[in-house]
Amino acid sequence: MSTTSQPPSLQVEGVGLRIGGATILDGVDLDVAPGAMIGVIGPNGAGKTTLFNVISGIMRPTAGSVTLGGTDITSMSVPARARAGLGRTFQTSSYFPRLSVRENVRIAAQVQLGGNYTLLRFPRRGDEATRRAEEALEAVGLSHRLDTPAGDISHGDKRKLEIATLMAIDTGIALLDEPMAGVGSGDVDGLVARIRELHGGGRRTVLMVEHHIDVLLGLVDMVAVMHGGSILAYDTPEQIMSNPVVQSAYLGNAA
Ligand SMILES: Nc1ncnc2c1ncn2[C@@H]1O[C@H](COP(=O)(O)OP(=O)(O)OP(=O)(O)O)[C@@H](O)[C@H]1O
Repeated sequence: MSTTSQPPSLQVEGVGLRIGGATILDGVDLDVAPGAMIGVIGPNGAGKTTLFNVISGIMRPTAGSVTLGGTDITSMSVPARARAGLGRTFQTSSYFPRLSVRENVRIAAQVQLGGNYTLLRFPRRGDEATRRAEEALEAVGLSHRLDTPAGDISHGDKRKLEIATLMAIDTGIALLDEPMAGVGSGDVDGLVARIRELHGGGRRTVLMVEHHIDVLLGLVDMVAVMHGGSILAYDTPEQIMSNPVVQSAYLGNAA
């Protein structure tokens, strides 16, 4: 599967977030090259999901800026960021449980293609949104579940469904928040393959929060380690593994 344009770079510069007197993010800098795959790790409460919320526009930072593909998106709305090619998944699976697997992906594609959330009961075969949905679902190995209600598929398949949704829309940059959370060990290899497929060897820029450190280190180009709302280290997996500060702050007592 391919995107229609080059993947964007992402620059997070001096991002801070204070809520009710508490500092949630503090001076976060992150420079992500176009087409890179980046892992974000850190202990519970380090600020990983909050950083994704700031990048995807769900939360507005109280300091600093976010630049996507050279455009300052700090004040851009969530829908505008989605139209700019920013897609994300959440820690908890998000889908319409009573719609079929195909319909879930098709609706996302349809909305991004300029349509609305109306779902005709018998969609015309071969329309663009359906074509994209079926192609993406084939890429993640869910062709045999097209007509199954999304609420009835396994947890691992729901994660694949989310990845298919990002593939079916023109996502230039994808944020995956714990894509392997709650997934059985038997499903991990399959999900890793799907994430590689989404990344497409650099056709998309991918950022991923993940607590499965061993799996993540084998996937990504660079790792950002967060601690107490700041970036403690940002380096290659090899350097991160041998960084004594990271070891003592996080890896030594990782879950
Ligand atoms: N809206 C909010 N209001 C107040 N505090 C918040 C808010 N959102 C997050 N926090 C706090 O900010 C800190 C960072 O939370 P965040 O969810 O970003 O951490 P995380 O690194 O993603 O953790 P986990 O690995 O457990 O998902 C936590 O202490 C959390 O309680």
